[in-house]
Amino acid sequence: MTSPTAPSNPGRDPNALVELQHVTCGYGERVILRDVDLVVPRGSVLALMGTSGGGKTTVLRLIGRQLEPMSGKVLFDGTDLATLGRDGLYAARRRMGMLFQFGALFTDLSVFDNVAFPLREHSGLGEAIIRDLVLMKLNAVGLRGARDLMPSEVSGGMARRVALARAIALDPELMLYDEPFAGLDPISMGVAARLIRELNRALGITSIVVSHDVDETFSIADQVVFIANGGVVAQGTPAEMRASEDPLVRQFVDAQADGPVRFHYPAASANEDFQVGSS
Ligand SMILES: Nc1ncnc2c1ncn2[C@@H]1O[C@H](COP(=O)(O)OP(=O)(O)OP(=O)(O)O)[C@@H](O)[C@H]1O
Repeated sequence: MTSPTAPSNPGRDPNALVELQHVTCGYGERVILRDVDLVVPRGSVLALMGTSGGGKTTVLRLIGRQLEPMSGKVLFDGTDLATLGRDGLYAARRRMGMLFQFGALFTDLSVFDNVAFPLREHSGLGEAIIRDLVLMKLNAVGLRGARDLMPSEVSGGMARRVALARAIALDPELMLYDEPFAGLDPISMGVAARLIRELNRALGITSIVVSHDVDETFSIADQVVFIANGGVVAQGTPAEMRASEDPLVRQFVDAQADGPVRFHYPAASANEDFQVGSS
């Protein structure tokens, strides 16, 4: 069956759950991304990496329509998000789960009640079904046994997994992760990475992961997209990125402090600032 919006979006990729077409966007007058094209295939894990401040989180905001493009289109399942009214947008957002940096839990609610929260707010289901769903989600992240703990009683890694269980409570088709590994120890990082990959497969979802952690992210991504200088500068599988000779990709993959991306924030020349050579 053809989507009713398909005719207005010629050239859309039927295999894409999310697609950016010639998107230019920014904040106020300031353009952050210029004429960006991006395809997120259904069922894949796509990593957004690149320079700090390059616009990775901005891409997530476009997909949730927390930010509108200045020009171009953001398609979700073939529908241009800009064409949706309030109810349509709300329905589209219901199909997306978001796990933002440090995905804060409600500190006065138990682990169980944190995961139950979106179900109680949005699903209209009875408590008996909600209980089963919450336990299933907690089971998926390995924390069924921690249901009665309070957030203050769980470790940082466990808290991140509870937040993940909460993010998948309403069975999203798309998961957006912003720095899911930030602040975790290496073991918890590995656990979180495997969980993202495993949930993607088991739940049949599509995931977009914004991250700086090359090893963890490369271990789970199907495609890596590097964003810098206002656009996509490189794209490919993790293996292709590791083999890339592009200096920008190399700087990032090898974690070099300096390279095409400058260590120093633009400044007057050191000679000028330190008045070297002036009498
Ligand atoms: N609400 C906002 N208003 C104005 N400027 C913003 C806003 N949010 C982000 N920016 C600017 O837009 C640029 C891109 O920000 P964004 O958060 O998308 O970058 P990022 O690639 O996710 O960076 P990081 O890896 O450091 O989190 C940055 O220069 C940032 O200062």
